[in-house]
Amino acid sequence: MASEASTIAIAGAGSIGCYVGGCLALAGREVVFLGRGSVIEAMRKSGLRVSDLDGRDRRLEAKAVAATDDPAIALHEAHVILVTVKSGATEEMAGLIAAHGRPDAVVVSLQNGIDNADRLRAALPGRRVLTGMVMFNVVLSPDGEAPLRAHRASQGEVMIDTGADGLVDILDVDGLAVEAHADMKAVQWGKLLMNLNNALVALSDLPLARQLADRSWRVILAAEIDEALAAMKAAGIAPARITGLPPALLPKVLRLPDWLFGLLARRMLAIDPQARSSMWDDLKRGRATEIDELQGAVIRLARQTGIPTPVNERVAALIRQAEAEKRGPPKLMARNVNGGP
Ligand SMILES: NC(=O)C1=CN([C@@H]2O[C@H](COP(=O)(O)OP(=O)(O)OC[C@H]3O[C@@H](n4cnc5c(N)ncnc54)[C@H](OP(=O)(O)O)[C@@H]3O)[C@@H](O)[C@H]2O)C=CC1
Ligand SMILES: CC(C)(CO)C(=O)C(=O)O
Repeated sequence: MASEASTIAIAGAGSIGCYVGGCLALAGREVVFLGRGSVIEAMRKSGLRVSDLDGRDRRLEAKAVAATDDPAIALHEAHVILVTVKSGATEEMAGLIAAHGRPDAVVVSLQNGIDNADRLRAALPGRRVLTGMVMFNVVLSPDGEAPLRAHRASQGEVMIDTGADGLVDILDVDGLAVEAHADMKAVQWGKLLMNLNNALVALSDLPLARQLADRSWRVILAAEIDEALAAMKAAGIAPARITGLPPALLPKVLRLPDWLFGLLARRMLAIDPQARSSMWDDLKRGRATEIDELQGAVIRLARQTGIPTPVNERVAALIRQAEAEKRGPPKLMARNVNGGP
């Protein structure tokens, strides 16, 4: 059973890992960050700043941060391992956990997409792997800002599977609201609907608040969600309510005129002006995106049930093109995504 004395490893210290681990360390939990390159160097040199749009702005001095790029050091004593790598690195991280982690450690995936926890489970037979989901956006400061800053740029909680004794209590700390949920598959599908916007933010290069305030982008998101909901319905999947609105109402609300959307979607628009999306980060840094786990999951599900997904396919193709070109977010207009010049 996890307790306040448990050691928590952050397996992949990037945006989510630094924010979640930072809040936990500030609350007095024993935290070890496993990461790479400039992130680990920055934390070792100047510690970590953890802030949020509610006005918290806190600092962990370098001596209070245990940060390493050595998986043996990070994982061997951990009772709880929070997996915060992008989906493309899930199997690699599972291999490190298998090699260096305690067999009785509880492993929690805090990743977007539908199948990361299942993939961890498959690669870690006999170990306890739970599904988690992060509902908020985190902006990690650009290379060179000292101290490194992880800023929670929107509202929301972390949800994890019910039934993990004591885990919610040790993870639910100031700045990090954690709740148990009995049906994490439904949560994953519900969150996926929101994550279909990650690609649109990445293609537009607009901050999330500005992109969502523009109906020409919202109607594309609404069309992606229509396709996803049709595929889920045909497959018998009922996505959980994530945004405060029932999933079936989302496309209708997104298609409202800007002034009415602004009034009705106040919670959705309570976003720091810096917030974008994790896929925008990937294009910006020239890394592989999670397009196969997001739009790709919708397209695969739809194919099983004969539902057409032209909008998700077009968006996925544009992201793959931007990934291959490695010139960062392509700054498209909504009409370009719709097939116009
Ligand atoms: N960012 C956000 O606001 C949100 C993200 N999410 C989800 O959370 C998950 C994590 O996203 P995010 O925090 O943005 O991802 P990041 O890319 O910012 O962080 C992951 C970090 O893990 C590091 N890493 C990868 N493999 C290893 C390894 N073998 N050993 C050590 N370090 C490693 C990466 O290093 P390197 O860069 O060198 O590969 C990177 O720094 C994703 O599934 C994402 O979709 C969910 C909600 C919001
Ligand atoms: C919070 C949200 C939906 C958008 O920032 C996200 O999950 C992401 O960026 O991956």
